[in-house]
Amino acid sequence: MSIFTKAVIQDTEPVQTNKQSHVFEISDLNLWYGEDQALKDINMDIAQNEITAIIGPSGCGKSTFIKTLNRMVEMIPTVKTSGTIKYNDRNIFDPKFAVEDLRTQVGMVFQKPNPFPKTIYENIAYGPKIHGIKKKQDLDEIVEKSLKDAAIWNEVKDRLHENAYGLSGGQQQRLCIARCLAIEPDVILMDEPTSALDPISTLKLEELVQNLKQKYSIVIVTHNMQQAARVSDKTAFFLNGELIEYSNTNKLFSNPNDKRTEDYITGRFG
Ligand SMILES: Nc1ncnc2c1ncn2[C@@H]1O[C@H](COP(=O)(O)OP(=O)(O)OP(=O)(O)O)[C@@H](O)[C@H]1O
Repeated sequence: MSIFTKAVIQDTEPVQTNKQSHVFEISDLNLWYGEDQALKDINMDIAQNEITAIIGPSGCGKSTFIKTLNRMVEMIPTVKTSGTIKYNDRNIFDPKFAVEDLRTQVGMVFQKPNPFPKTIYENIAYGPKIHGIKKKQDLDEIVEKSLKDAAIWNEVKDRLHENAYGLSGGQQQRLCIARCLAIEPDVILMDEPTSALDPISTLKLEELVQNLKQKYSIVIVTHNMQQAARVSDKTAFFLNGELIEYSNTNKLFSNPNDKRTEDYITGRFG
């Protein structure tokens, strides 16, 4: 049992085995930056314990979309939204849904690794401490478990009290994933998490992402179509703020329904 008090009530076990559970149900979502519309009538569900990839050319709204899922986009004052996003059956735009609770459940990993200028240990323990965990033994356990789950424990276990900036880029990104895991999210949003990494670190991170889906639901924005094809279960193709096509990854890449998807995946634009 979690040592965190879950602020959001989780779905009960699904009764119908062939009905897929969704963490997010997105209906008629529109988003504007001032007068400019960046997301247009998005309707899609995001499945539990799957990896959902968001692809599309630069400026099509991928980052805006995932930052809407944890309401991070609202940090920009000109942003307006309409429509609903249900997270486990609660509308995240409901004023009664505290944004801190949402972000505890829906963690995020960014394009560039962004560890705090602190030790490896402190990077992981920081979130749990803010959530009120004080006992050293509890924190030690969380630090070890999070680093193990993020597949970086063996590389850092003997240097936990060294500065995180001494790690390589790939290690820093896995540390950031461990930091995200330490507050026990339910969903992990990843905004181009490998774009700053070399090919070997990228493969390691992809392997990690695939292992994480046993416990978490993952939404990953990627510019790299091979990466989407390698790691994801479902893929959504965005163009000019619209969701053009959303289906099983194999289907989307082998037999897309829409000509625009086909043109994009075959490199005719973007
Ligand atoms: N802070 C902002 N203020 C105003 N417009 C913005 C802001 N952020 C993004 N936009 C605009 O919203 C649209 C979608 O941008 P977004 O960053 O979501 O696209 P993207 O698909 O993630 O692009 P990239 O692949 O280049 O990162 C673009 O037209 C962009 O210029």
